[in-house]
Amino acid sequence: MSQPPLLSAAEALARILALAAPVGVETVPLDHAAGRVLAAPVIARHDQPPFAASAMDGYAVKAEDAVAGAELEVVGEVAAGATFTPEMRSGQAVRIFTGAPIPDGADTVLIQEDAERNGDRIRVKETPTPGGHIRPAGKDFRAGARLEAGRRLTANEIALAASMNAPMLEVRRRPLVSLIATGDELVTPGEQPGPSQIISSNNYGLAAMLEAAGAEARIEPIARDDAASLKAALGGAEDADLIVTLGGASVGDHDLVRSVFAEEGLDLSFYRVAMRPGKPLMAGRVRGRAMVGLPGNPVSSMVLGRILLRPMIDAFLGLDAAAPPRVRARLGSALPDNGPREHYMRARLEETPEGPLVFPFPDQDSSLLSVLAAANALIVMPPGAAARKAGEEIDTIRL
Ligand SMILES: Nc1nc2c(c(=O)[nH]1)N[C@H]1C(S)=C(S)[C@@H](COP(=O)(O)OP(=O)(O)OC[C@H]3O[C@@H](n4cnc5c(N)ncnc54)[C@H](O)[C@@H]3O)O[C@H]1N2
Ligand code: MOO
Repeated sequence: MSQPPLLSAAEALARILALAAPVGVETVPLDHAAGRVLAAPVIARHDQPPFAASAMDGYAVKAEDAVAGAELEVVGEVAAGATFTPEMRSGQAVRIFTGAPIPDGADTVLIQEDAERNGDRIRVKETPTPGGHIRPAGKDFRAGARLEAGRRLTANEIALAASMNAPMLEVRRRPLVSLIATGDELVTPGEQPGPSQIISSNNYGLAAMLEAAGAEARIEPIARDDAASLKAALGGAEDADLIVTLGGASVGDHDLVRSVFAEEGLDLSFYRVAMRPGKPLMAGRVRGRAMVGLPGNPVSSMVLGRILLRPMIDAFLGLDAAAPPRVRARLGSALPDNGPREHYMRARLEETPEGPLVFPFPDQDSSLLSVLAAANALIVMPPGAAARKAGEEIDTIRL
């Protein structure tokens, strides 16, 4: 039976992103907002600082008075959080501390290292720069300043939002991803596998990857290789924004995901991509939800997660979604020519004074999680590429 030509990785990504619409918004307190995607701008309600403030410990003075050798009378004191109300007059100084408001009449802060204190008088040892050591009102930001929506909030931005007096932030809800591992051979970590069974791994790896990308991942009970079990799993996943199946995607008699989901109304966007690993990938919509069917080989599903699902989470979060960036690196060892699929090869990338140097692992079997765990990069061999010699440059993706 003839098969349609395989979709390119770039086209598969475009089709997958088209399945993801931005999720709704929720309000969270500042201390739960790190890493969340801001969905409405934060707008400052006040100037910061709200008043001209001293940047140093010393004396508030008038610049015209404060020349080296002059003596001034200390008429009061103002600390951070306090106010000195009377207007300061010529010949006077006010003891001031960092963060305190500058008294009316003062225009300069003389740092205490440049003053000699004798009772209620000071002598100016060093003429200060006029206007020095004062932070004018609004120096940091003005009322109305904005932290714009559409960004993953960093620690620095959380501090800025707090300073803008926003105790609660509107953020995108975390897209809920339901992960359904399929296969009679699978047991959950911690269980005792039977003689022909293995431990289910890639659902855990993907949950970790997608949570780090901002999703909420839910690991569903393992579905068995029968229609009833797969249908029950689909029923349990219907509240998710994205349903991901793992395994059962290929051509074997027990690879039932496509046919069973088709019976459940799957509107298939594509099946099979020119990627290695990852050829038997499918995606579409089922019961109003986005669905991605990943191949079962653990490395295949983790690589597809990195290349396709992480950008998809960005799209659910309303962010610009793009393929992972590629970095050129020199090959540390030769590579054979490539077949018709874009090959994502597990590799070790080292920084050297001559630039990044990348070493492909000798065994690229898509079942080898020990190799994937040791890798910190993927080499991307284009479809049909000729063999490469050590020292030639090639695209890599950092893991
Ligand atoms: N005749 C052909 N056979 C296969 C083809 C093909 O084109 N023609 N494609 C191969 C490729 S490429 C891949 S990738 C796999 C994908 O197959 P499935 O998606 O149907 O995956 P399974 O058969 O269910 O599993 C494959 C492999 O991975 C193990 N597995 C599955 N799920 C998990 C899990 N959650 N944790 C750990 N390991 C898992 C499973 O035991 C199998 O060993 O098909 C090739 N075959
Ligand atoms: O595509 Mo399979 O993922 O090569 O092992």
